[in-house]
Amino acid sequence: MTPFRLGTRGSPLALTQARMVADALRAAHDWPADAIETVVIRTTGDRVQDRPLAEIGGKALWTKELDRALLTQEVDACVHSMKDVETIRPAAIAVAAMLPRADVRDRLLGAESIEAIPHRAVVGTSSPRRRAQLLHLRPDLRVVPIRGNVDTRLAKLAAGEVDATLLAAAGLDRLDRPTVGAAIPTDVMLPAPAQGAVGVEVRADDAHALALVAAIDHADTHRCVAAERALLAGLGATCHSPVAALASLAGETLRLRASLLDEDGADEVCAALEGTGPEVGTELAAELLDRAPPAIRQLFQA
Ligand SMILES: NCc1[nH]cc(CCC(=O)O)c1CC(=O)O
Repeated sequence: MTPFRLGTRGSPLALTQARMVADALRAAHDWPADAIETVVIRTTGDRVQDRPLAEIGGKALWTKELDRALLTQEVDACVHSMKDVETIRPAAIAVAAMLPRADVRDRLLGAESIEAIPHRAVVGTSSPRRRAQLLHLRPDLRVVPIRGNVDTRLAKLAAGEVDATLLAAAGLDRLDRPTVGAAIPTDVMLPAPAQGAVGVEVRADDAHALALVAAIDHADTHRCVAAERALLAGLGATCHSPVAALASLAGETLRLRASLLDEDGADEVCAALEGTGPEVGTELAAELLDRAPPAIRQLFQA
């Protein structure tokens, strides 16, 4: 049997997530170890490490090369952090599965809590959302861009380049650092849409791959992330837009919470809405844009 080829980026986190997907596929189909071949694809985002992502082109940096490998049939499926996948995807590509979502929270490194960060301290983050949320809570802080993988960032913190930084708990946990940093409750800091979710994409016309991968889909995660992504689409959000959102399920009811901020966190609009599917995201986006002051609305393209 020819192996099923799984495309992934080459960062330690990406490789771990690809291994999780490969393990799930092997378990679901009772496949031997060599039934899956992992193909590492280098992306622009991996090459350019010295500038903020938003500046060099945003989310497509992580997906463009993987999309090409998928569409040219170099691989049969691609593994992504759903947080890094653009809102609008090529019609020829479909999300076939999501793994069960990990811890959705951000973790703060360098202080026990956001209140405990020293006055006027320097916090490293290149995320417009984290920057705006931090400044909203602590206008005294100085936020500076920081990039690189988890190890690089921990080294910059240890070297005193920054006093504190924020990282996704999901990434730290998957890289076996479950004790690093303090988790920020979601009612203090709502995470990025799709944070903690790993997705697997296939060619939309490849019914065979679609069926194989759909066998590992975690339906609740998929529903929640689809609603969060519908919100982003409704907002016309880009990688520059400070937006936070989190969906949760209570039985069949899907509850979506979201927040939009301006770049410096001076203004924030929050809202929540319940429903059953991705239309909740579309409706909540309209409500938020309607209520947003001009300083926030101008950051969205809708
Ligand atoms: N933007 C980079 C990125 N993409 C996914 C994760 C972590 C894993 C996840 O959220 O699923 C991270 C690192 C971070 O934000 O700290």
